[in-house]
Amino acid sequence: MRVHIATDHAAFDLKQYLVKELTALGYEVVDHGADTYDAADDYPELIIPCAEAVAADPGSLGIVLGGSGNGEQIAANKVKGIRAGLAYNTVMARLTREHNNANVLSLGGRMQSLEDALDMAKVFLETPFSGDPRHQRRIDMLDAYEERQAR
Ligand SMILES: O=C(CO)[C@H](O)[C@H](O)COP(=O)(O)O
Repeated sequence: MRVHIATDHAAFDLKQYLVKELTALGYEVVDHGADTYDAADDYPELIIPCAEAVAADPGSLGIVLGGSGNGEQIAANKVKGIRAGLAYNTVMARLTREHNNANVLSLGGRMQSLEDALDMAKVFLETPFSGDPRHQRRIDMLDAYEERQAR
């Protein structure tokens, strides 16, 4: 599976760690930056291109990173076709796949250890959407809203 990943400065070390660990697990990781640590970089410029890559690559998933993950989730969700979920434990990472069919996971690099973040990323990538009609119905409502806005 292809995994698109991006971060701002606040989770730069976490991004480097996840690229290494997920690649070792066999994922095809596409690194959308930041390429170097720059304390003045701005997350929308890094996260939106990553989310656009997920939207343009059916079957892929994305991981966006920042200090808290809040702004990164917001940025990713601006992109048509993206459902980005924020996680702070593995239950959240699992639920955003099972209930929301999220195609992007947002994590805060300042919120947990590298190892705990990797656990959340693995759960997110390994968990399928439940396909339950009640969850699909709600996702369809969101898609319909997105379509109306795009007109
Ligand atoms: O998490 C984030 C956005 O939600 C950013 O990574 C965070 O705001 C960056 O903070 P600073 O510029 O103080 O390092």
